[in-house]
Amino acid sequence: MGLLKVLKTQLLCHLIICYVFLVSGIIINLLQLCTLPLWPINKQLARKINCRLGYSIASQLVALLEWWSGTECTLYTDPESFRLYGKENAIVVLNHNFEIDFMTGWTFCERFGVLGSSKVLAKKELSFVPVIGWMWYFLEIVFCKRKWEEDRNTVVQSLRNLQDYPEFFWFLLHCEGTRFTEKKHKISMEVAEKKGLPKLKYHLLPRTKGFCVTVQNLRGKVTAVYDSTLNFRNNEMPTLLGVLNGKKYHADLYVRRIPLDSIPEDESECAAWLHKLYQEKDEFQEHYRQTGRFPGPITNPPRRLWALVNWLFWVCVLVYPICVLLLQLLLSGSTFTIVCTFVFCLAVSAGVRWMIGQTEIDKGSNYGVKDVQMNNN
Ligand SMILES: CC/C=C\C/C=C\C/C=C\C/C=C\C/C=C\C/C=C\CCC(=O)SCCNC(=O)CCNC(=O)[C@H](O)C(C)(C)COP(=O)(O)OP(=O)(O)OC[C@H]1O[C@@H](n2cnc3c(N)ncnc32)[C@H](O)[C@@H]1OP(=O)(O)O
Ligand SMILES: CCCCCCCC/C=C\CCCCCCCC(=O)OC[C@@H](O)COP(=O)(O)O
Repeated sequence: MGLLKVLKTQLLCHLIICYVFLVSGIIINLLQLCTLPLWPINKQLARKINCRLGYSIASQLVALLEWWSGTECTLYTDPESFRLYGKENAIVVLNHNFEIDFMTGWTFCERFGVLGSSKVLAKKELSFVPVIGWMWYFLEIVFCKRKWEEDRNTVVQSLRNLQDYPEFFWFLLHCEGTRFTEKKHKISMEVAEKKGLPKLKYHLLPRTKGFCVTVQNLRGKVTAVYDSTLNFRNNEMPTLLGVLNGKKYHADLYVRRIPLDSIPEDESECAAWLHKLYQEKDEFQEHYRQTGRFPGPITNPPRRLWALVNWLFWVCVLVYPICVLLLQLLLSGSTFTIVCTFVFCLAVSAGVRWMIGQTEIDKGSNYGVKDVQMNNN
């Protein structure tokens, strides 16, 4: 057991995992590209194929979390709602505090069978991230520049396109718009004060436009909002590098199913509804801080084997050829070729490190800091 723990911290293992992710990801991106001619002929088939291809990429990160790091995911929700998860379209409203909340979200998607079709309102910058950003293009992910005047039309159009989506999907909204930092929290609470809204302790003030427009445009297609509040045990702040090193975390997710019909249609009422929801979420976080758990019964959805099987498949397909290639290179005796290969590997490692950097809060955007300063000027 101890040996396995040490093995998981070894650079060579990380290089192999990243190599498999990158190469399989690029192969899948190319396969997704091949589905382009199918879109005008049979759009629904093209979408279904892309869901399966997307699954093959996203589930590798799920496998890393579930099987490599052994992270546990506990769900607090009522059994009646539980029965509907994965069997309807839903809008998921989730707090945005953690570097791996996207992986945790994906893990719950996997457990309820909606991983390939899961959607998010994501910042535009993520569409340029190799593998994941490119995959998202084919999964009809909705991107925003976080500048409402520029986003309005594209976001509405992308949401409308989902009206005839052929698979059940969860549409994720981080209404805070950016990850929690002390600085962003302080500024957003100044905004709350100016607007006469109650202060939040654990959340940034939610941005309401994206939520209202999503509810408006997915009405009739989506049946519920899943109000989801995530936390990690022992005040842990998990990181992707921690997961890669095999560190085990314990995620707790509290989900309340709210029928979409109960959400006001009028925009200002809808915005007020969301502000109230975040005040409730804040209370749930306070409850967690005080008691170490969320309210409600625990129902643990089991991890499924598919993510692991998919990962092992790619490991088997890709590790042998790279070993043969490296051996042939070493045996070739050409210093130039060996140096070039070494430099190439270094460049690729730097690229993967940059991708991991996209998940790091320290390297996050100035959104929620800059705009207020500009508004104040
Ligand atoms: C059973 C299991 C259940 C659940 C399982 C959990 C999850 C699984 C589900 C799905 C998984 C799917 C995918 C997961 C994979 C990957 C996800 C990864 C990450 C991507 C996430 C992101 O990229 S987050 C960033 C992008 N997204 C968003 O920003 C969304 C939220 N934002 C909005 O909705 C915005 O409204 C907007 C982006 C549409 C537009 O933003 P903009 O800033 O231009 O305009 P706004 O009008 O909203 O803002 C101006 C108003 O805000 C006030 N203001 C100013 N400064 C601040 C401040 N600092 N804080 C708060 N408010 C501020 C300002 O005064 C304006 O007020 P008005 O009154 O005039 O509106
Ligand atoms: C199988 C294991 C492979 C290991 C190698 C992994 C390489 C990295 C993979 C993917 C990196 C890109 C993931 C993108 C998802 C990040 C989501 C996110 O949290 O974005 C932040 C955004 O909401 C708000 O940004 P800011 O807080 O405003 O800034």
